[in-house]
Amino acid sequence: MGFRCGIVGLPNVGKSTLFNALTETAAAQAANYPFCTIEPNVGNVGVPDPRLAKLAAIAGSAKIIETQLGFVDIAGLVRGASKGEGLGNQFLGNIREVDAIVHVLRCFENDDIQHVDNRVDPIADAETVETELMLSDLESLEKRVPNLAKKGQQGDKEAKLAAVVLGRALDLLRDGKPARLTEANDVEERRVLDQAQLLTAKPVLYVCNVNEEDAADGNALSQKVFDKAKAEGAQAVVVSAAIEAEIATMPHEDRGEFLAELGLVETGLARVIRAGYELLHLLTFFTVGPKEARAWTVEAGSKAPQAAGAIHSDFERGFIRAETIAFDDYVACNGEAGAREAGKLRQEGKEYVVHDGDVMLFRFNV
Ligand SMILES: Nc1ncnc2c1ncn2[C@@H]1O[C@H](COP(=O)(O)OP(=O)(O)OP(=O)(O)O)[C@@H](O)[C@H]1O
Ligand SMILES: [Mg+2]
Repeated sequence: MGFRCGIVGLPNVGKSTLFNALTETAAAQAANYPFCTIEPNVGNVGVPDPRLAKLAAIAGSAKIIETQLGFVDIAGLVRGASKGEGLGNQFLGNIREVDAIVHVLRCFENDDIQHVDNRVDPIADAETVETELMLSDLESLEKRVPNLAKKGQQGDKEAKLAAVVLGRALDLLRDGKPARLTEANDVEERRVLDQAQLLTAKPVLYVCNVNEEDAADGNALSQKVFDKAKAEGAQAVVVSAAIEAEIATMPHEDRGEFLAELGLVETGLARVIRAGYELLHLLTFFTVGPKEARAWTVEAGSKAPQAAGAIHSDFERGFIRAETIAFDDYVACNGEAGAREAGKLRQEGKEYVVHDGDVMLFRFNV
């Protein structure tokens, strides 16, 4: 599948530190100077899901396998990036390839860590980055829309529609607004926008990178980011990347106590991963057996054969039906046999739209 979140922001704000914590590695070089990262670092991260342990306990599964979400640690953007400043074109190209943006904002004071603009102001930082993304989209659409319109006049219907829809995005961008606010009246129009690969059409999660002492409750700076996110209908989370990176190197059994000392119930990373998952409109279904309890990812709205295809293309090609039990029913009936007896095991066909938490067994024939 490979859904990917790009970690984006100004230089030296903690992107690689966050990436290392997420991937529990030191794969990305994190250091106290701007433009430490040039080539993107790519890693897959298990999506924590407490339902897996419950399913495994009931079915006596030997192993738990989480579903994966990709993260890409991208180089820092600076003012002028859309004009090629600081290898801007290359970095913007890296952002174009991801499905969603995790925008890291520096919300910590620390005189030892250099800020490219010599000030700590997450709202201004966010605007700097967003402006570059908007300028890049603006420039691209100013070339594309007239070309599409011309083709439309020559009778190309697809181009005609694209010119109309992308024309709306262009108007927004000229107004200083992101393409994500573009209206789509139907599926066709939505597809035009999805395929246009606009940077500012991608969903955004703001990550407020705070000091250790603010990891639990945030601070005045992160509050400003939350207000901004709320106004935009976007999500935000508070994380101390430095602390998370430290936790990620600790043995699992020691982490709970350390988190409790910081006043945290779970790692900030768990929240980042979950929020990233929601951002992409993904949902989870399960396969459960004695060998393993496993979570899988599909896009919301996917039908049963597509879910089968997430496991193996043969399952999709030869799809017959999916024996399906809702997670709550599976737990309430203490497993498959009980669910079957209680009439909670449903035989679902090709048109079944998968629900989050479905426990599925695919019948197929190839
Ligand atoms: N919450 C935090 N508190 C204090 N220091 C932090 C925090 N998060 C990151 N740092 C420090 O900030 C510095 C820059 O971090 P990092 O290399 O992760 O930034 P980056 O955004 O990846 O930078 P670049 O764009 O140059 O690749 C490092 O010295 C790191 O330890
Ligand atoms: Mg970096």
